[in-house]
Amino acid sequence: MSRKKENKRMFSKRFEKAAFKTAVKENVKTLYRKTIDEATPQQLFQAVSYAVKDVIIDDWIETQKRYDETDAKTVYYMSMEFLMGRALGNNLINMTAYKDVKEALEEMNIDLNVIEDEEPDAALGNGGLGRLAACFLDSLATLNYPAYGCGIRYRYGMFKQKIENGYQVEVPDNWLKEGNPFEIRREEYAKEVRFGGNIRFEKDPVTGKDKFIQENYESVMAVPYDMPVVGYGNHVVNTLRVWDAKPITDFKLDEFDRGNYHKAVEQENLAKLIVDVLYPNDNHYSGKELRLKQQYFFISASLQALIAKYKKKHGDIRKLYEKVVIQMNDTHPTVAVPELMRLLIDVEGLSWDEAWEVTSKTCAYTNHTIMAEALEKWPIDLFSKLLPRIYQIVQEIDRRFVIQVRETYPGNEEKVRKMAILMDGQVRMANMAIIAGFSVNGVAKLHTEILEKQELKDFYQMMPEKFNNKTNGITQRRFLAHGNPLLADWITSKIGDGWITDLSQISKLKPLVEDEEARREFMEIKYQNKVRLAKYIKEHNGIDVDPRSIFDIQVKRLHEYKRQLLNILHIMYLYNQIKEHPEMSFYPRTFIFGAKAAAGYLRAKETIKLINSVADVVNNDRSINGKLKVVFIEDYRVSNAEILFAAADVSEQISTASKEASGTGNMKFMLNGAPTLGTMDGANVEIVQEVGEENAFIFGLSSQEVINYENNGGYNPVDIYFNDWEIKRVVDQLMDGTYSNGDHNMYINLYNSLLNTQCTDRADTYFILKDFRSYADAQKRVEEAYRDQQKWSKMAMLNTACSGKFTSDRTIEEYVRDIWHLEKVEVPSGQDLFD
Ligand SMILES: Cc1ncc(COP(=O)(O)O)c(C=O)c1O
Repeated sequence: MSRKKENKRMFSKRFEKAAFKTAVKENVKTLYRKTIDEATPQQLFQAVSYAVKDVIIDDWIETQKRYDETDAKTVYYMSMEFLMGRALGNNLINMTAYKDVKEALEEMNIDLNVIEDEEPDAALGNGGLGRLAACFLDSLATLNYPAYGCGIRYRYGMFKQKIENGYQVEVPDNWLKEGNPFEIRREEYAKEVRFGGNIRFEKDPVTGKDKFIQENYESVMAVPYDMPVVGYGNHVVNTLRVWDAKPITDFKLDEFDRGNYHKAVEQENLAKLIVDVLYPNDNHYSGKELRLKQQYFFISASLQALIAKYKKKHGDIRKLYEKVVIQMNDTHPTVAVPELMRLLIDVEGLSWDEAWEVTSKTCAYTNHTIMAEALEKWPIDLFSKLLPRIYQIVQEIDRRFVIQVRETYPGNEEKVRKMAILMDGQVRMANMAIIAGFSVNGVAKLHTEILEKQELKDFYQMMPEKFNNKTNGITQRRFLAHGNPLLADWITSKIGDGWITDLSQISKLKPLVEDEEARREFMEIKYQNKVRLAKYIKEHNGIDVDPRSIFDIQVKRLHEYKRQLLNILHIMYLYNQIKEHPEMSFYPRTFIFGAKAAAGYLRAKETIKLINSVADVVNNDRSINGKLKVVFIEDYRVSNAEILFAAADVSEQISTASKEASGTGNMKFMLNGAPTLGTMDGANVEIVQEVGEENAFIFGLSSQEVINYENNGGYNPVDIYFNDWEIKRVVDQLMDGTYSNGDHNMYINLYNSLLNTQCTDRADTYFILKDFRSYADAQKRVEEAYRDQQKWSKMAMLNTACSGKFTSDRTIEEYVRDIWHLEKVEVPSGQDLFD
């Protein structure tokens, strides 16, 4: 870097406190006609955010200018979900201005934490998949890579969860109610997206080329909103582009006839509906037409926009892949494949082969699950009616691929049956993504292995060069620097702040594990974080929890495969033991849950009710002297997740082995010094590899054992039920009224899922009873380890010290090296902070 540039960069770190305070005051005045003292906390949040955005804008402009000048290749990360959480605090961290702003606000009698709490989470996602997309954007910007996130600006994000009488109640998340200070509407980039109708075919009389004309369609305008994605300390600002819909307004309604009027109303309704709400299913395909509309809507708009941008600079669309790479986050955006083909053939005039060359060199696919119920398979009827031209293209992709399969495996129709896109009246989106994409990746070593050896075996055999692994990661900027400031400062005091952009440096903490004073400090910070969480629990749940007890936390979406039921059944078992043997030594435990259930997912909702009912009974039983507490955190989301990870002693990662593709919550707990209590599933395997099995609590069937059982018709839980009276007692307590005020039916679906007295599917498909004893043993080991505080503090610290691999910076560098092939772009400072 030149000396001049370096000076500029250093100078830009100077925070102009006076200028910032003036900006906030001015904003309060112009936005609300108020003084600082009169403004509400929400108004102060807005005023502060606009002041921050002012600075971001200059870097944003400068970044985009640099990208343009350097003509750098860009990744477009296509995702139905971006679980961003709050922006203000994270932006300040990444601008390296958090402490300065906090101090400046304090001088104005404003508490930054209070202001931050005024910001609603941008909850445009369900869970791990959406949060991964958000972490990736943070890493891409921090690592100086040109990138766009492309998604949908849902008017209602993930529903807010209220707990009423122990049951989950879903409340709409009107997150845009007060306005989003960080977004910018880009009307000038609006694109039309068409649905339905029919396709008329004609030959162009001049060129003689085939033309496909869509008629009688409905259409909407897609209007983008851009949100800044601030890199850490490097002045890079990338863009998250989310699409809103508005009706097409060029009807002449003053001279309207009935037909037009109806069409106008229909298009208005379509526009309203299409971006109205995020489907709240995690790892589960819902098959709804509106969902497919959402997918095509944001994909078509994003592709039109990226092609327009590319053409403005380059002209020759045949070389698109040299400057653009499209990463499809799961199958949700895979309609990008035929849509890109359509745009290249029908609009750009390329031949099929030319279009295929471009498409198959531009698109890459990430697989997120092997669970059958999560794989998208659209009924052909629905698909072809909604997207008639796209369906024609899918048919042609399929026809050509099937020929290839038959050539490769003559006479083997089983291969065609397994790999074709169109089969049994369905469009299989994963197959299309694999066939068209140049890269197929799993999200943890074990997951990729299972894909290659089992689920996608046929594809792997035919095209092994496409397959690769990219173990997920998380951003330490949000989940340590912002979420756990005490630990972040302590780490910086010990090893410097290099870890913020190079997490491998966190291994420098390893020698300190032998330093008793360092361990004491580490545990004191954990204690302070537990006090912070205890305060949150008191405020939100009205429950007193003792920060000296073991904080054992399971927070994630509620799903049978994640086995919250195993956790709560084990708590019921512990409670029975404590009641029966009051003299038994038992280290006080606080079990903390947080989980949203998809609105229609009955067993998941029953599990929430069960957790809350057990909490009621246990927390109010004075005879156990507070040895056991159970807490259900309402409305688990990114903002309270940050508080939970920081305060955890034990990280519950107890999915049925083979079911959790990676997990990312597991990494956040590890980073914050919580050993994993888990199965050898997903990225847990790699966590254990990094930290050593002796610093985790591993239990349960292996993925191979689970798969073997599954291939042989499952196992019989009834044997366990009748041979282990303690397990039987716990299962019976689901039905005997202990946790339901005498209602014998409240948990009948859970009971049946375990023993299959009524269900049509197999019993205990998630091996809860099978793994129960092994889990209980592991929990005993946790307790013993915790009693030895010296030993525990070493384990906890080692988890933090060994978490370097799990930064999303590492993941992104691997995507860049193996799939995207991007170049870093340096950006000079656009403006001195608040100067
Ligand atoms: C709010 C939120 N939801 C869901 C997840 C995913 O959690 P898990 O990987 O445990 O399923 C995370 C963490 O990654 C998160 O922060």
